[in-house]
Amino acid sequence: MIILETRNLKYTYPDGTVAIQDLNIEIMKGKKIAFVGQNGSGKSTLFLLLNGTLKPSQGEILFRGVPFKYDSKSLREIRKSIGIVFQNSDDQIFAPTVFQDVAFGPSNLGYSKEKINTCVQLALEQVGLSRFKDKPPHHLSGGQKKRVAIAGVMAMEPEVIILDEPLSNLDPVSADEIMDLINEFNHFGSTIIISTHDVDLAYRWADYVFLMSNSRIIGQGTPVEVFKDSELLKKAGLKQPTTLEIYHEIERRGLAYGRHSPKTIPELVNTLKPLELMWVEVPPGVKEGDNLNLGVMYGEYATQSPYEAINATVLHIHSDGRAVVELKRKGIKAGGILLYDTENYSLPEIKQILKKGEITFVGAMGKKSKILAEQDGIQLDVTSGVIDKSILMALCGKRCLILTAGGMVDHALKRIKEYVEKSGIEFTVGVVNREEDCQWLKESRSSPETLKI
Ligand SMILES: Nc1ncnc2c1ncn2[C@@H]1O[C@H](COP(=O)(O)OP(=O)(O)OP(=O)(O)O)[C@@H](O)[C@H]1O
Repeated sequence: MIILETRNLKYTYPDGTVAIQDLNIEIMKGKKIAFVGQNGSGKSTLFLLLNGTLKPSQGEILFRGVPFKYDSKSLREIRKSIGIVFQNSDDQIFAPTVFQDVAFGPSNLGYSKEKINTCVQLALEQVGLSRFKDKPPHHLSGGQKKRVAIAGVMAMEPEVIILDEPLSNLDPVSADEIMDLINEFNHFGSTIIISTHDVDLAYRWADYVFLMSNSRIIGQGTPVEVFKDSELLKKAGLKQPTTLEIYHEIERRGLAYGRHSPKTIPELVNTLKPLELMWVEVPPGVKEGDNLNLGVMYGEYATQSPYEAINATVLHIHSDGRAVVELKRKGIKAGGILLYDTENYSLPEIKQILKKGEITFVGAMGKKSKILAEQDGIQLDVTSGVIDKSILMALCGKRCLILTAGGMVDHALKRIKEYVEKSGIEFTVGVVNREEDCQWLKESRSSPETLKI
């Protein structure tokens, strides 16, 4: 239901300043409405028009569908139904005591003494000022004066409460208290209209926002609709609410999950993708959206399994060439490297090892071993850089067999052992046909993953 409406409203001050023009708005009952605009955009003038303090130069205002009339009886009715709290409480508070000040409105409405007493006491209770009722209002703090002004309006039990810059000059705690109070009135059915240049407040609080600029309404809608339109905000000389600004940056960098317009800090935090992010150097030519392979992680860097293959999607490339990437982890099981001393060569034994050991990668080091393999038809996957390639294959989960002889066996074993110790990545390693090396395996590894041969 529309409770307040203006049609072609215009107001010109006696000095010729046009403060309101072409103003057509509809305000729905029970809603929280914010008029947002720069200094001098016309908010206060509009509010004075909306409670009948000023009379339009042109156009009309309707309350519950009935046009305002400006005789004193009609004006009293309007002010009873539509209360206004001025920006500066000193403009509103003038009686010798808090009680008398709050009683001013109800007395003007011609209420009986008992009714005045009841509604003033109730209003003072609601704003938490009962104990100050006999104090002179000018001895109160700014926040307390604001409460007195609100109580004065409350005491008339208006359907609509208009508050011009309700939080100006208030410290953050007092501001929160005033907003709690306002929200309580709204909860019990009052329509609340505020003016503010605080975009953050309007964005998180209002049900509906009117954007004012140069005496006109230049935009209106839900806070999300109004505040996402940065061009419109620029026109009104305003900036985006901080939470929305941070969110758009998060979204631009590809870090937002789903589509949101967070209004509070917890909502903002919830928009972050549940992802693992990392800054990495990217080679030239890599684009946002590309996939990179970052290798294998283990130890403190592996979060889900002892070894993880890390792929990454590039989300955002910074101007310095570094990029934010989203990690995609894949748990891998390290394989193993078996060495076979070809001094004690036996083809049936090798065939059995290849089969039962589930060997998928075979290499040979040294001329003798290569010749043996060739003669007996053992297919070699690698014949140079055998140790390093085997380590890589073991890291990828493969089981490798290296055929080599004599001192080369010890050399290979030492290299692999060093790698295992330095890297912290444990994979099975040993000489299959030499007893003492298997012994070394048992001693040096806490939980050896032995090949079942
Ligand atoms: N009594 C007056 N006589 C002449 N011009 C006035 C008077 N009061 C306000 N104005 C002018 O009317 C225009 C709108 O002023 P208004 O106070 O309504 O703006 P506002 O949006 O409430 O500003 P603020 O955010 O600073 O309170 C401004 O140009 C202002 O200078």
